[in-house]
Amino acid sequence: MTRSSLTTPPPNAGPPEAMPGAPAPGTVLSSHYGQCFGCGAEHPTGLHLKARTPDGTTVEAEFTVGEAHQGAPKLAHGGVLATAMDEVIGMSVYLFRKPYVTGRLETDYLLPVPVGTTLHLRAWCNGIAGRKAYLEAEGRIGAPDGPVAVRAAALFIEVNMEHFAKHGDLAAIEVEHPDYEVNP
Ligand SMILES: CCCCCCCC/C=C\CCCCCCCC(=O)SCCNC(=O)CCNC(=O)[C@H](O)C(C)(C)COP(=O)(O)OP(=O)(O)OC[C@H]1O[C@@H](n2cnc3c(N)ncnc32)[C@H](O)[C@@H]1OP(=O)(O)O
Repeated sequence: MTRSSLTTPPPNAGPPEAMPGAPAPGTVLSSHYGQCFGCGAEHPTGLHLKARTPDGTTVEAEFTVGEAHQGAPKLAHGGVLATAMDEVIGMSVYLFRKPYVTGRLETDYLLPVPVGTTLHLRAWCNGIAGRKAYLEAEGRIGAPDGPVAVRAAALFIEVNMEHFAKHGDLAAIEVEHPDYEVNP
């Protein structure tokens, strides 16, 4: 992965702490928001990613490129692929049971991805330093060990629930996340 210093863990970064209530290995992860473009089941034209964690620390999901995802004729749009990477990385920080948002997302496009292709996505954390989480993801064509079409490195920043209250719609979050407190 070609990455900048901004998405490279610094020497003082450590592994993520195991959080009480974090999903057990093998758990299928629920969508964080029904209207999310990446994972929401209620979104009419979203990517509808369904992720699982095989080991409690990494996340896997599949994304089949459809007609709605084209850039060039019959080829996936790069921005849609970046969205899939952003989402699967977001699902991997969801394992920490803390709210995070994307600060920076870097993407390498290695192969064109034709419509009809199923990308096997995987995301993991390379380290945490304070509020910063350093994460990585890859998308492989056709199989979990298929050729890598997309790689991404990301810096996610931990926020508190006030972030969503101040800038978004807290009531909508509370409906789906009665477990998250705005002022824990
Ligand atoms: C929605 C429902 C939620 C339900 C909640 C349930 C829990 C859910 C849990 C998990 C959900 C996962 C969902 C995944 C969905 C996919 C992910 C997305 O699409 S997220 C949307 C796109 N992203 C944004 O909209 C961020 C917009 N930006 C901001 O709001 C701010 O800039 C923010 C919060 C990122 C930072 O602002 P500051 O004021 O809090 O903090 P400062 O001091 O600026 O930054 C902290 C440190 O981070 C560095 N930093 C910040 N942004 C950086 C950047 N772009 N590049 C490099 N460093 C950056 C800074 O340099 C600073 O570092 P130094 O502490 O000084 O060392």
